[in-house]
Amino acid sequence: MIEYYRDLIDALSRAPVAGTPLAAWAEALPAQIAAGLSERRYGDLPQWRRALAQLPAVDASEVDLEHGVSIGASGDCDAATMQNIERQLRALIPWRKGPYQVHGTYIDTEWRSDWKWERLLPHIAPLQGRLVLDVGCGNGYHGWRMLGAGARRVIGIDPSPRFVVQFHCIKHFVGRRPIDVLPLGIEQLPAGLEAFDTVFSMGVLYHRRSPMDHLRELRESLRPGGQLVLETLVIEGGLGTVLVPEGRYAMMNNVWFLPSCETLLSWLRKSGFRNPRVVDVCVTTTAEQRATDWMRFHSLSDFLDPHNPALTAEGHPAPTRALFVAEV
Ligand SMILES: Nc1ncnc2c1ncn2[C@@H]1O[C@H](C[S@+](CC[C@H]([NH3+])C(=O)[O-])CC(=O)[O-])[C@@H](O)[C@H]1O
Repeated sequence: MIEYYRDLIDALSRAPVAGTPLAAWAEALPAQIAAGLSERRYGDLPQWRRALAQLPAVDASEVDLEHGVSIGASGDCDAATMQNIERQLRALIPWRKGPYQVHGTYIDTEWRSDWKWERLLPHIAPLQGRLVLDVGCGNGYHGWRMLGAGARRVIGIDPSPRFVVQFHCIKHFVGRRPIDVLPLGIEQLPAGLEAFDTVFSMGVLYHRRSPMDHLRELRESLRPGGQLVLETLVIEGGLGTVLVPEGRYAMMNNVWFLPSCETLLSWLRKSGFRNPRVVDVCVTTTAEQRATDWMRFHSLSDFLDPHNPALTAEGHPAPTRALFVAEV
């Protein structure tokens, strides 16, 4: 699928970045993309790629990335084309991040990712003209909103090939724009890029076994003066409070560190970030994360204690997410 990334690789290799770590990364990218989308590693990938290849071409139409991610409108293509669009998009179920509107098909995703976007937008440096990295971007929903907010270029990274193909399905309809989702984990990002004006890490830190290394990797990817936007699960408590669930947390078995806000602020300072601050704290509701027709597995309501929704099924505090902003 390297052909999907030609624009990005060209942009990263060209002046004024020639000779920088960003340009060196462009050379490594084809091999990284091939490994991240290897059909030998991911058995379902051929089926997802077939769905992508079978998406019909629809004449360019209105695209709104500012108020949501909405492409065209219901009735702007014939009924058979609309049915085909829905059929191919459904081949990529589960859709977790969204929602999307694509020529009359409403992808009602597990998450109302637009709510998180609305919570954070008033608190971050305006994205106009900025080069942005979104770590753990899922299918790229927030990346589209970053572009809609004026970002010069958005690079998302996520190791899940299903989400990467979902992104390409949306891009198929939006058309050529300076946004990409690469099939990579943060650990594959070259050290010391110092390239991005804004770096987002949302919903990733608690999945990392070493949160301090994650913060270092994020800091090293930012240019001096750049801004970090970090969102993660937190617990109540003061400096030093942190929960490391021994077993699962809300049915997830890859959850490591859930700090209090004070604790994470001190980790950010220790990692070299300037002026870290908490801009939002929000208990996740079953209106924001729920099973839908496009994500039919269990969701938040199944992960909570049925007798006390303030607790997870394991008896931990129920998911509360905090948003942090800091500069380097
Ligand atoms: N090593 C890794 N490197 C990068 N990404 C990873 C890694 N491991 C897992 N992921 C990816 O991180 C994402 C976490 S979801 C947040 C999505 C979006 N940011 C959101 O804020 O809605 C969690 C949530 O739902 O909160 C998934 O897409 C993983 O594939």
